[in-house]
Amino acid sequence: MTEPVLDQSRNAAASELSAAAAIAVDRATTEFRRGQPVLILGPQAACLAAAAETVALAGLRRLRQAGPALLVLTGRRAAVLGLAASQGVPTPANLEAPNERPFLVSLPAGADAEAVLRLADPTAVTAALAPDLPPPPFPDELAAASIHLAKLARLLPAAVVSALPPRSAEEHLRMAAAEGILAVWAGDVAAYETTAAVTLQPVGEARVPMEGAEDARIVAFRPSDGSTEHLAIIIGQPDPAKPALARLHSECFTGDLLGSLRCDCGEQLRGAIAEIERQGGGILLYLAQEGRGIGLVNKLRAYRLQDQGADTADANEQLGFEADERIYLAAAEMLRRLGFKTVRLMTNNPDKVAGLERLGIAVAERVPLVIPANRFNRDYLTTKARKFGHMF
Ligand SMILES: Nc1nc2c(ncn2[C@@H]2O[C@H](COP(=O)(O)OP(=O)(O)OP(=O)(O)O)[C@@H](O)[C@H]2O)c(=O)[nH]1
Ligand SMILES: [Zn+2]
Repeated sequence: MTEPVLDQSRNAAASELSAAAAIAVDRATTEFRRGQPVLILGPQAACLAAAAETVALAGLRRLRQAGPALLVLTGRRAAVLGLAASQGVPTPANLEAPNERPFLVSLPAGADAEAVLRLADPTAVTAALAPDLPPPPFPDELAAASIHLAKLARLLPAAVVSALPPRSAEEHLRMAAAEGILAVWAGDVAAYETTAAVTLQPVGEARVPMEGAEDARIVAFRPSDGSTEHLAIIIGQPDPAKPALARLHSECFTGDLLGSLRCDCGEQLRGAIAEIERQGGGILLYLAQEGRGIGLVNKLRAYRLQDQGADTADANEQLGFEADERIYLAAAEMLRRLGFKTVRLMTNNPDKVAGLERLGIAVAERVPLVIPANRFNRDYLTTKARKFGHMF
């Protein structure tokens, strides 16, 4: 049987094209995590932006020097707060409709960092501040980029922004450089995930015999942003010329490592490894997309909302996320690099099948992976079937 060969040929061109832009987005993401303002440039306008979750007094003060501060929420979060109707986006009754459009709220002059966080975070203890003023017009592209940066930073999907007076990009960049403020183009933020996926680099490989699957090796792929590596766990010697048995497993710290009973992840992970071994080999991709792509901290927030009665999809939406934020670009790219163009996909999730196929990996067959429910995850599994279309 042929050993899968790493194909690095696509890599060089993609990374050379986008290195500078990707670095700017990486840095802006880190600034968001630190609560620092960032300059976001669009084709016609520019703004200063900071993450709602981390912005502190100094950051808010700097934003307000430029002009009135606005809070950017996702349409979903605005709908949950009952604010959406005025900007023509869905109200809570029709939250099922995907709604990516950013929603702007004027922040009263006295609103401090606490008030900003309360508007962004449904798990905050105190009631949200009622925003009173209609917001001035603000370019959608800049608002969307600010939300996107917050998501990339794995923070709550909300930002504080302030429009800058019309100037040339060079003048904005000079101002930012003089103050040590990082700058990023809105278009680069939008294109970032695609770039990060095609610039994945295989950075390490080793044989790792596992209990029940002794002929196994791990290949680590690092995204160009230097964030957490995705791992390909290759069991046996799958033949790239035939459809390989493959599992896409999204990281779940609580289930995979701690054995949390709130979900089925830990048992699915071990069950998939056992089944791949039983069928004579295949690939398990361990994808760094914790909490269906919202990150561990936001997943813990979602768990709190679920303890108050929301289901797993509603909880994401109350936080301002889509019910599932995952994209499978990195997964498709890793399969391609390992030489697998067709797979037998082990999943119950129709989105994974469709997602991979859209990205050019053929799914010859869906192989079910069903784990019996326990008393803590029964509702979670029922919701997966009812709202995400899981086939159990
Ligand atoms: N946001 C959020 N994420 C959750 C919750 N419970 C589990 N997860 C995450 O959901 C992901 C589970 O992914 P997968 O094992 O790929 O499961 P799946 O999408 O149901 O698809 P299949 O198992 O392939 O059928 C992991 O990233 C978990 O961390 C939850 O209540 N909220
Ligand atoms: Zn889990």
